[in-house]
Amino acid sequence: MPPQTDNCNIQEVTPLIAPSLVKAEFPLTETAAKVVLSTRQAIRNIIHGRDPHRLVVIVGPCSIHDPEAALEYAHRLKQVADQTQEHLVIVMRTYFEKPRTTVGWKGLINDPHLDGSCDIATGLKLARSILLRVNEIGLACATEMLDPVTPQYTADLVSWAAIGARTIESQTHREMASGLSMPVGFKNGTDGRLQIALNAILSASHPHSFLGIGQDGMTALIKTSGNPDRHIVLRGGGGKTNYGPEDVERAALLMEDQGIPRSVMVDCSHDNSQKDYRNQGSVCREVLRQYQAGQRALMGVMVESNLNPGKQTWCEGASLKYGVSITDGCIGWEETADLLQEMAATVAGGALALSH
Ligand SMILES: O=C[C@H](O)[C@H](O)COP(=O)(O)O
Ligand SMILES: C=C(OP(=O)(O)O)C(=O)O
Repeated sequence: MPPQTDNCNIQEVTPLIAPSLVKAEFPLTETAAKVVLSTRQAIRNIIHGRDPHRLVVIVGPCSIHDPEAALEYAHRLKQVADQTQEHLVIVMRTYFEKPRTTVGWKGLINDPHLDGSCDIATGLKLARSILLRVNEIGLACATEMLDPVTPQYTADLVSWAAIGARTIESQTHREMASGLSMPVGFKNGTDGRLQIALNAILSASHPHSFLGIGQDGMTALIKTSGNPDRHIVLRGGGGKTNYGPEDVERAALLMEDQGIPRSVMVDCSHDNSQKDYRNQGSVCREVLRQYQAGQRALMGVMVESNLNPGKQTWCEGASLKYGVSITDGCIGWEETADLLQEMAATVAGGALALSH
């Protein structure tokens, strides 16, 4: 027998429940399917210029760590989404996977008990059950697709997806995006580079063949047809912001070749907020000002928001404050509700100006 040459650094391999079985436990409902399909279509109409009057708003916690707080947030957001639907397509950030700069808690799917036990089987079910409940309220969900296996468990409940700044250059993620069923926003890189996002957007529009898993959990050859519904997300980077008028115009010009008329979303958080959640409101207002001034390449904004403002440090065994982020700092609910109403009023004014 030759000596073992593989799995040298692997402690354990545990088979997981197949996607089809998790779906059988938490099946897609008529209501949820309607929310998903109508929201995806509304976002497509905005991106492709068929709806020139509304903005997409991806808003909600940086990460979900407490299902109860997430559902309370969803109920509150649903009310504002209904009040502002003429002007905004509001989609809740339901982020269950966190890409870390180095190490840290990697999200509710990876570690649902927040204790380092990494019970991913429970995490997948928990994420799906939260997505289902939020959709059942009538509110659409947005998430970052980080692990290429995860969409098989959750994608039928997701209306908008992000490819994040840390994975934008990865072929695996571009292939995955080419097969996703929902519109996808591509972040610029953490160093601020736009070109890698543009390359990703082009790559994801093409068909790809790659390794993945099927609904039965078996490894499979996946062939995709390419995703026509793509846009860029400006999130700043390398310590610099990129939400100013010149930045947005530059991104819009670079996106022209992709044939997508409304192709630019601004992430008001991350480097655009200089990693201080209190700056998100002013970033958002500057983007609204550009929209009001006629910048119609702008299709939406992203805001990190939670029930309560700020963030807290998670460590094993720590007692946590309710409704406060354990990843990036977020604006609190009162500020969020006011900002969303302000956005709706600005967009209403913009639509009026356009029709004269
Ligand atoms: O959006 C969340 C964070 O910015 C991202 O996951 C990176 O976090 P980290 O730099 O704290 O690891
Ligand atoms: C991690 C995120 O963003 P980015 O990829 O831009 O850092 C996020 O939006 O949660």
